[in-house]
Amino acid sequence: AAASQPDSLRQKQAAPSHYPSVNHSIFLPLRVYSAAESQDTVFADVAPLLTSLLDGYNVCIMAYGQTGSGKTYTMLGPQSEDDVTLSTEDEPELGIIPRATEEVFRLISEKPPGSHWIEVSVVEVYNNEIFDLLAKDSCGRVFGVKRDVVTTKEVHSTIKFLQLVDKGLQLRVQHPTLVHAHSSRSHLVVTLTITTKAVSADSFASSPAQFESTEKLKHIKTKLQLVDLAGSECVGMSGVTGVALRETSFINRSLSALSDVLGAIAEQRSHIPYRNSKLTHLLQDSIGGNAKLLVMLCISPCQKYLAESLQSLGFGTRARQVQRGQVKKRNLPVSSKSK
Ligand SMILES: Nc1ncnc2c1ncn2[C@@H]1O[C@H](COP(=O)(O)OP(=O)(O)OP(=O)(O)O)[C@@H](O)[C@H]1O
Repeated sequence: AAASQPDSLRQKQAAPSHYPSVNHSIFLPLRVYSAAESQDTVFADVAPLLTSLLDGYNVCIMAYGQTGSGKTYTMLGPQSEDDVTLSTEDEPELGIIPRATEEVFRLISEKPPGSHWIEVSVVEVYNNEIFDLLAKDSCGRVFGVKRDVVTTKEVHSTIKFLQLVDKGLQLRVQHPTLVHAHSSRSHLVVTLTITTKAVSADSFASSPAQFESTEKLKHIKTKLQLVDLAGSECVGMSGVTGVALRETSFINRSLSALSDVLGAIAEQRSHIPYRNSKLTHLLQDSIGGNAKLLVMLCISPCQKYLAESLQSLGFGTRARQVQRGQVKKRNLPVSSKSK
C-alpha cells in the first residue's frame, strides 16, 4: 500500500558525535534526512559509532517505521521481489548493513593481524519464533537445529558476508508464510560478533617454550546487531485479514515489547522485560547493559499516514529518553603490539 515513497524521511535519533548510548543519552539533537539524501551521507553519520565496538561496547542499529517507509532500503539497499542480491556493484545504493560490515573489517585491518575475528548470524523473528537463516538449505528446510540455537559463521571479507546475507534474504523472501510480496513480515537481525584476542603482559617475560605453556589468552566479545524491523501497522489502515492479520498482530506485539523494554530502561526499573518477546530477548545484549543504540526512524510525509507517523515518533521519543547512569565499557585486553 504505502510502498515506494521516495519522499519519505529518515530521522536519526542522535548526532554523529553523541550516539545515544543506552546508558547516558539525554535529549540529543536529531538529524533528519530527506529521501533524496544519499546512503553515503547517512552512513557517514553512522560510521563513527562503529569504533565503539573495538572499544568494548555492544552496538545496535535498527530501522523502525511503518510498512513501506524505507527501513529495508536504509538498512540493506534497494530490493526487488525477484532480486534480493546485495552487490557491491550497487555500491552507491547499499545500505547500512553492508557498509557497516565493510567499516568493521577496515577497523580490524588496522589492528595486529589475528587479534580480531568476526562471526555472523542472520535470523528473522517471525510470529515470535526465531528462524535461523544460515541453518537452512536453499529450499528453506531446517537442518535439524532448534530454532533458538543460532548458527554463526566466521567471515573474513565483506564479500563473504554479503554472500551469507544474500542467502539468508532469499530464504526470508521464500518463507511460505510471507504473504506480502513487497513487505517484510519479519524482523531481520544480522549479528556480527567481534572477538578480540590478546596476550596478557606477563607472558612476554617468558622464553618461547614457557610462552606456550603460560600464555594467558583473554577473549572479549562485542556484538553489532543490525536490525530491519517489520513495519509497524495500524490494522484498520492496512485492512489485513487472516494470516496477514495474525502476522500483524505478532509484529505489533513485538514492537510494543521493544518499546516497553526501552521504557523500562528509561525509567531505570529493576526488572527489564526482555523475555516478553523473542525480539527483545535476542537484542538484550545490544539494547541494554554496555550498549549503544541508534534508531533510524523511517517516516512517510503523507498526511494519510499521520497516525503511523505519530506512532513512530512516539517510539523514537521513548528511545531518546533512555538513560541509565554511566555507560560501562568492557576492559579490552592489551594487545601484544601495544606493549
Ligand atoms: N531514500 C530512498 N530513496 C529511494 N528509494 C527509496 C528510499 N526509501 C525507500 N525507497 C523505496 O521505497 C520502497 C519501499 O521501501 P522499503 O522496502 O525499504 O520499505 P520498508 O519500510 O522496509 O517496508 P516493509 O516494512 O513493508 O518491509 C522500495 O521500493 C524502496 O526501494
